[in-house]
Amino acid sequence: MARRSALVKVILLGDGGVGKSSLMNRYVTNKFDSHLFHTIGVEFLNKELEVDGQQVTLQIWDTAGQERFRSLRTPFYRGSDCCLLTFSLDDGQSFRNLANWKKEFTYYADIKDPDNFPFVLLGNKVDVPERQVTGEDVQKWCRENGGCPYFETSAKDATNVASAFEEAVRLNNVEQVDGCNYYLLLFSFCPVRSNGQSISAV
Ligand SMILES: Nc1nc2c(ncn2[C@@H]2O[C@H](COP(=O)(O)OP(=O)(O)OP(=O)(O)O)[C@@H](O)[C@H]2O)c(=O)[nH]1
Ligand SMILES: [Mg+2]
Repeated sequence: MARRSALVKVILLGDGGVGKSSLMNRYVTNKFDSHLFHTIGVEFLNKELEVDGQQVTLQIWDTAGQERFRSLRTPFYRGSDCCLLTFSLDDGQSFRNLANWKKEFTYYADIKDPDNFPFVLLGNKVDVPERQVTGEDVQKWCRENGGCPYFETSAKDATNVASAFEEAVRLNNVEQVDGCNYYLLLFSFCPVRSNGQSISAV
């Protein structure tokens, strides 16, 4: 029988600067900031979806990709229902680092059977013309990693952003994502951004 969860926790992982926060903000608030500051620790936003006549809360956890924040993000991996591994199509190194991100997640989330855990791969910044990662490279990676779904996204122009998050819901056996009412819940492990500004509301 299909497992249904009223709360679906998805976590965004990937190198600093690939666009994780921008993807979350685009999906939940439909806004894009071209001068976003690096995330410190973790933040999450909730979005309520009506799925097949049932309310589902999609809880999106956005983590700091910079290495110096590793110890602040890893405690929040446990309990994730889906992991969105994110790289930037104009940054080949962020693609090559995916294996490390998967390994870090699997270890700290204590995933017993990684081959059957729902990972989704996001190649962000598809709007940028200078591309460093080919479709063949990505398809090979997906084949070698359990055939995980792949989306080329742009937080800037909203390409495929909703589809990617909705796939995370579908992988938890919740189908037919209909209308979306969202509400906002913001949590910050460290309530300051790297420029010293306080985080208030998005
Ligand atoms: N052109 C383009 N720029 C983007 C896109 N997504 C994010 N950016 C920009 O890339 C920069 C980094 O985006 P963030 O969302 O802060 O990246 P991040 O992955 O959250 O980075 P950390 O918080 O350090 O882990 C910002 O200047 C964004 O405006 C996109 O799809 N297209
Ligand atoms: Mg961020």
